[in-house]
Formats: sequence, C-alpha cells, structure tokens
Amino acid sequence: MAAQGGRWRRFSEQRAKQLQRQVQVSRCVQTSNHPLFSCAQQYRGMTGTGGSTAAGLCSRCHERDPLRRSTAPAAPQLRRGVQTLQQDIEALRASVLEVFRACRDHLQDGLSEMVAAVQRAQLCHQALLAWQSKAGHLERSLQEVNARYELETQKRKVLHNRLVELKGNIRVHCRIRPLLPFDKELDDAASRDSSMPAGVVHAVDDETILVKCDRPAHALINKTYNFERVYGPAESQHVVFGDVCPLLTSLLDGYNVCILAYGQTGCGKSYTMLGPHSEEQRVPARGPHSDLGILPRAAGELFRLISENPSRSLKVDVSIVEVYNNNIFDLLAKEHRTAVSGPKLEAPTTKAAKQEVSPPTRQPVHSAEDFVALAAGSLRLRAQLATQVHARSSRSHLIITATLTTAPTCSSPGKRPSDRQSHGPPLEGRPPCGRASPGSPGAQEPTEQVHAKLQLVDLAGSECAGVSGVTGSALRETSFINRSLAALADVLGALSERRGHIPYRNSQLTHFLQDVLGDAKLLVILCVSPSRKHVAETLRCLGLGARVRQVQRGQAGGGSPASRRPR
Ligand SMILES: Nc1ncnc2c1ncn2[C@@H]1O[C@H](COP(=O)(O)OP(=O)(O)OP(=O)(O)O)[C@@H](O)[C@H]1O
Repeated sequence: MAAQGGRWRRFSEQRAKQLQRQVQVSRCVQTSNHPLFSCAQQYRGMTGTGGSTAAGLCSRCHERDPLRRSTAPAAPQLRRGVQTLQQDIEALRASVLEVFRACRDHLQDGLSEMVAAVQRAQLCHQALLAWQSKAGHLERSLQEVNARYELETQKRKVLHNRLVELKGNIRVHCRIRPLLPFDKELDDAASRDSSMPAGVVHAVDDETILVKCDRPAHALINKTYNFERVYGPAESQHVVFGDVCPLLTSLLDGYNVCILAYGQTGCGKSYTMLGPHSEEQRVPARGPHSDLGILPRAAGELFRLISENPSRSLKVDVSIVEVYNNNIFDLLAKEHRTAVSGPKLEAPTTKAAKQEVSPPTRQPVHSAEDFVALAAGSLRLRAQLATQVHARSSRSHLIITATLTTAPTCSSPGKRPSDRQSHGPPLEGRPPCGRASPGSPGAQEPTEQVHAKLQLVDLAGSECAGVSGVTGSALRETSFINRSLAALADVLGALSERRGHIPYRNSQLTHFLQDVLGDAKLLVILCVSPSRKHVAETLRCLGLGARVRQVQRGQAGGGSPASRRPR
C-alpha cells in the first residue's frame, strides 16, 4: 500500500511539474501573444464595424431588390439586343469593306480605261490631222471641179436650149391609150365582128402614127401622121415624162413653158397630166407611184432643180383656174372652195385691157408635196359629169400655173418691170411688185422678178353629142367645150399661118392662154383612143396636131429679158 501511495505521490508530483511547465509555457505564450491579442482585439472591433457596414449594405441591397426584380426580365432582351447590334456592326463592317474593295476595283478599271481612251484620243487626233490635210486637198480640188462644173453647166444650158429650139418651140407628141373595157361596151354591133381588129390606131414607130380602119359602108381610112414623138398604148407615164423633163430645165433657165393635153373625151388627158385618179375624186396621186402623171413628176423635178442652185432663191407660186362654160373660175379662191365653181374672173392679158384684169389667187408652195396637195385640194372642185363615153368626164379646161419668181430686190425709182416681169396681173389686196406705191412716187420698193412660168393645161375633151349622149345643161357644156377647142384650133392655125391677127379673144380659154400660146415653149400632147368607134374624133385630133406642128414662131420668152438668154 505504501508502494502504491508512493507511486501516487510520484505521479502527482510529476503531474504537478507537468502542469507547472504548462502554466509557464502558457504564461510565456500569453506574454508573446499579447500584441497578437491586441491586434485580434482591433480586428474584432473592425470585424464588428465591417459586419455592421455589411449589414447596412445588405439592408440597402434588400432595398434595391424590387428594382432588380423589375429590371431582371428586360436584361436578357437587352443582352440579345446588344448581341444583334454587335452582329449588325460586324455585317456593316464587312459590307463597308466589300464596297470599299469594289470602289477600289472600279477606280482601277476606270483609270485603265481612261488611259486607254487618252491613247485612243491621241491616235484619233493624229488621224484627224491627217484627214484635215486630206480634206484641204479635197476642198481645193472640189473648188476646181465646181469651177469646171459651172463652166460646163453654162455650156450645157446653151446647148440644151439650142437643141430645144432646133426641135421647135412648139412640139406635138401623141399618146395612144390602151383599149379599155368601156371601149368594147361602146363598139357598135358591126364592129363586134371578131374578124375586125378592135384597135384602129397604131404607133408605127416613135414618130409615126397610123389610123387604119375599114368599116362596112365607109370609105377605107389608111392615114399616117408624124409627130415629134408617138407613144404606143404600152408606154409608161415614166417614158412620157422623160420627154417633158428637158422643158423643166428650160423653165429654170428662164423660159416660159406650157404643156397642154388635147383630145377627145375619155382618151387619157387627165391620166397623162395628173395620173390615175380615184373613182371618187379626180385628183393626182401623191407619194411614190409608178403611174404618177406629169403634174406630180414635174413638181418633184422643179423643186429638185431649184434645190440644186439654192443661191438663186427662186420662189414658186401656184394658181389654179378652170374655164367652164366660157367663164374662168379661180379654184384657189378661199371663199368658194366648197362650191363647184369659184368667183368669175376676166381673162388676164398683157395687152390694152390690162385694167380690167382680175388676177387668180397665187399661193406660194415650198415643196413638190405642197404643190401636189394644193392641186389635189382644188381639183375636187372641178366640174365633171358622167357621159356615155366617160363616166367621169371633165367639163372644164384646167389650167395650173406655177410662177417662178426671184427674191425681191430694190428697183431704181420710177422703173417698172415689164408686164411679163410682174407676171401679168398683181395679187389681190396689195400693190403689184416693182411698182412705186401711189403716195411715194420716188420711193424705192423691192421688186419681185418673174423668172418664168410653167403652165399645165388639161383641156376638157372634145366630144360628139350623139356619141356621148348628153342632153340639157350637159349639152350646153359640150357646146362650150367644143367652141373653145375650136377657138384654140383657130388660134394655133393663125399662128401657123403667121397671120397678122390672132383671134385670142374668141374664147376665154385662148384669151387666158394668150401669153403662153404666143411666147413659150409649148408641148401639145394629143391623147387619142385606139377604138374604132372614136375614129372620126381621132382623125380630127390628129389633124389639129398636124396643123400645130406647122407653127413657126420666134424664140420662146421667159420671165425677164435677161433670163430669156440662156445662161
Ligand atoms: N395610158 C393609159 N393607161 C391606162 N389607163 C388609161 C390610160 N389613159 C387613160 N386611161 C384610163 O382611161 C380612162 C379615161 O381617161 P381620162 O380620165 O384621163 O380621160 P380624159 O381624156 O381626161 O377624159 P375627159 O376629157 O372626159 O375628162 C381613165 O379611167 C384612165 O385611167
């Protein structure tokens, strides 16, 4: 037991020593940790302050919760918006880049094109210089050619007009129209004998016409006539105009020209002068047409010739009249355009009865189309009638006059152009060109010089009343037509016999044509039917033509003494 107690005592002592050591250690630790403790104290204090601050912040966070909660749903949307914006910015950047690259490429292309263009321009410039020098050479040679041409033109004019004069200032051509269906209808029973030829008039050659007709109970007819030109039934309008054309050259050279179609009714005068006409209206065809008559072709040629020499500045005025029942009607008179006849006129003349003259309306035309349109408009007013010979027989003589004048120039005081120069009668409503006005005898006025006149005359057809079957007023018309044609034949006969007195005043027709018949290049185109039925009229017509051929006159005249001389 004692041992045990010793052990306890020893153990207790050891234990006490241990505890004492631990107390010492803890005291040492306590001493060395004191600053730490004080620091810890400070931190604890700070932690306390931070905790309260955190608590404050927490409470403020809690205060902002409603705001956070309200904005929270918009946040993803905003985020998506931002993402979209970023994508757009990316795309924009990419396209700007692309545009930039394209612009750069274009600029480079443009630049290289510009360089090429400049090179080409340089080449062109060099070529231009070469051409300019060539043009200079050509211009000089053109001037030489022009000078030679002018010289040759003068020679040609002299030769041309000498040739026309040698051929005669009155020429007679004869045209045989083809047999037409209505010829057969007209033929009498005897002539329907199939052994007899339907046509009795033949063109033997270019200058000879033969009428050969053997009818029962009639003497045999076998006659030939010679004219400057004979056209067979198959000859075209183009060929006929080919022989008329040189007269237009003479017209431009200053000669008056008259082309006159003469013949029996229905034998092709209007066809020759105006061309084929519609069934409704007897008007010349317009535009390109192989059957165009002399009027549209002459109008075209006239303006072509004028355009060849614009420096002359020739002006064309047209007047259109018809002689109906021995009265002259102005088909261009405005106030009577719709009536069959215009106001009655006295025939203009250059002789003593000058004061009585009432001039026809003169309308300026500036092209062939104007000319033909004007004629077409006025021809609708021309008198016509259906007869047994011709369904659209003209009952009047038609006279279309184209007056060529030169531009007005100042005349010396008191100087008056001749009657011919002032183109016969003055235009209505103003004093005649070239005459001093009454109040200023010494005043200089521009004068309009008549260069030359072209007259196209489509005569009414001679007819036998028995054959045409007309009665009443139509018979009266026929009598006027035949009388005026007889007067024309008398005038031409008197001219051919060089009689002292020419009976111009026996009819308005010859009175109106007086200037031309006495003093112009006159072409008479005899139009004849080939039909046996009309052989008597055909022989009369050819007889007149043969008489006209005898006419020998002096030189044809023109618009002015100067212009009469071939230039
Ligand atoms: N050379 C021709 N070729 C074809 N047809 C023609 C020819 N000549 C005349 N004709 C025709 O004959 C008919 C009579 O001709 P046109 O009207 O020209 O006669 P005209 O002599 O003027 O008659 P009128 O004096 O009665 O007016 C017309 O239908 C015309 O088309």
